[in-house]
Amino acid sequence: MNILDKIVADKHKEVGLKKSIIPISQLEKSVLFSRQTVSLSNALRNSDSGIIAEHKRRSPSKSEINQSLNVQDVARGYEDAGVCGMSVLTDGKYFGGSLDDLLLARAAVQMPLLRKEFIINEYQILEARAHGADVILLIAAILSKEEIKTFSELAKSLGLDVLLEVHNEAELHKSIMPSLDMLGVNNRNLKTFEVSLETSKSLSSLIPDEFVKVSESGISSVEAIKDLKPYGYKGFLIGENFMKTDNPGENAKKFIKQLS
Ligand SMILES: O=C(O)c1ccccc1NCC(=O)[C@H](O)[C@H](O)COP(=O)(O)O
Repeated sequence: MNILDKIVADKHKEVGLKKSIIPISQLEKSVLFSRQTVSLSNALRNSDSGIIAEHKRRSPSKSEINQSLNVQDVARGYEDAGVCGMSVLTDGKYFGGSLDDLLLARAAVQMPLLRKEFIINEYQILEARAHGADVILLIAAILSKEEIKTFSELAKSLGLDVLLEVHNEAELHKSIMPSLDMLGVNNRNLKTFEVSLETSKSLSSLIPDEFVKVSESGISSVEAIKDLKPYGYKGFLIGENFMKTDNPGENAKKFIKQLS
């Protein structure tokens, strides 16, 4: 079994258990449910840098990245650096994240927040909204076309932006539909961990212009972004490169300065 299949199998067990502990009616009572969301896709359209900075403590490909930082300090640092939005990993077992991280980040900053999660059912989308997210990630590799449609339409009805992630042409063809805002090309093969920016380059011309194009993973230099921009990318999701330092916000600030 590859790592992605393992993560998804664990996610089915985890969400099944949680649903019986916190029913949807309870989630909908969150004060954050009525909060006005902010659009990441609009922020990216209007930005020169297009940076989406991630909070990532560890990962299956790199194990430890940074366990010592306070998520609110990281969030404030990223916002101060001028990023367009922040991605908050909420998976506990493989990434060391939690929904509390999302709540804490929400309390600290105003910028768009992405719930970075392996979404396999509607419950997690309501959970995202109830914990202050503005955007959800849907991963084409783990969802059917029908699921992508149902989940993205639910997200839109809740005021959330949708970032749909693909890694190859077949996933892209399966996924294109009007209820998506952003199409993200993951440069990391989630089954083998191999990373290549060529993935973003080769898929770019297949993404219709109405979607904001986002390049995800393995971006560690300003040069990489300068190289990807001519392919139409407006968003760049960066995790490890910022999080591996003691001060991710400061690192993001220097990065953005070098871009302009
Ligand atoms: O990062 C991993 O090792 C990973 C493994 C399996 C599934 C997902 C994984 N990462 C999620 C992400 O998409 C990245 O955290 C995100 O794109 C940032 O990537 P990076 O800048 O390379 O940290």
